[in-house]
Amino acid sequence: MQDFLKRLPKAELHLHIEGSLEPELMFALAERNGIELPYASVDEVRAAYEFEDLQSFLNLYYQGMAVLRSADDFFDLAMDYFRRAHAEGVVHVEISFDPQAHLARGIELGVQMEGLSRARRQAERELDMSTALIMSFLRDRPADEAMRVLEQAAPYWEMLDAVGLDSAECGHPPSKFREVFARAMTLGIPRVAHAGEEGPPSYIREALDLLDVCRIDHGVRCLEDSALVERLREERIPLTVCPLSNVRLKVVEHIDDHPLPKLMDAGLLLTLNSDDPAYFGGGVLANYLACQRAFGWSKETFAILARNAIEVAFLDDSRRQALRAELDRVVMEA
Ligand SMILES: Nc1ncnc2[nH]cnc12
Ligand SMILES: [Zn+2]
Repeated sequence: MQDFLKRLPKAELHLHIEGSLEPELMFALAERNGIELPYASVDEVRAAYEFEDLQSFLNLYYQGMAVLRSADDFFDLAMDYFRRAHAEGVVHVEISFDPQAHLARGIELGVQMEGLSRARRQAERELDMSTALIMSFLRDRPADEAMRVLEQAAPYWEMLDAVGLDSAECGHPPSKFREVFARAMTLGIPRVAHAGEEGPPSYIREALDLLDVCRIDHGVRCLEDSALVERLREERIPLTVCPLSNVRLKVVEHIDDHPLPKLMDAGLLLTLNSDDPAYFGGGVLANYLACQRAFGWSKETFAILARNAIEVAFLDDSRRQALRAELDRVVMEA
């Protein structure tokens, strides 16, 4: 089974590239940039990753990314992740990034984009991976700041596969970003949003109704609202679920209590993702394996999940067709 899950061509749709920063690279970049870290060793960094909730994680996440300064740093961050993902059978990655978190530290958007774009081109060329880029807005910062960043990104609009919404959810409903997302819609940029991770099901409804998103990131709390579940099923709205993240951020107590089997029984369109692999105990394959151990799912079930991701990814037709064929081949051989 482990070998099958590794060979399965996996698409990852919910990945914060800043959350892929492994402690080893954090130390290397700190040294390169003459930055003092509040940790003596890589082990000490890992030992600090004990989270109580989303906010306690975000505090370390924003602190960690302070080592990213130059385009080369962003390149190394993304390329490091693409290599790891490739080694575990990931064929397509959609990376989110948080431009405001870097702009606030004086790192220009052009620097961020140069490094990330260069890594994407290299991964496409050398690893035969496809990639997409999602520019996320920080929901715990003012909406007019997000609007300014969207305008500032004009030279890069063509390179954005979507805009997203992340960071501290509770108290920051999607409605706050209605105008920003309306502007993205006018520009023809697709939209996704985190909703129903820590926040209530009403945030999922708002994301659909007010932001017109095509996917919901997390969405696990939809189960508290049966009419919403019915709507998500009927409208085939994809949820990008991140089981290990939910355990580490105490959205659920234990992987065995994760609502994934219930979401599956409800007939929802689900995908499995890693969210912030360096902080939550592993990449996409680790998430697939954790589900296998917890729920004992069959190869057929994992093939459905992997197929869902290919079907709802930001992919051009020929690449999607190639990935479908590759998935069919692996399933046939199993
Ligand atoms: N799981 C998560 N939820 C919200 N914002 C995030 N930013 C990085 N990871 C996140
Ligand atoms: Zn996320």
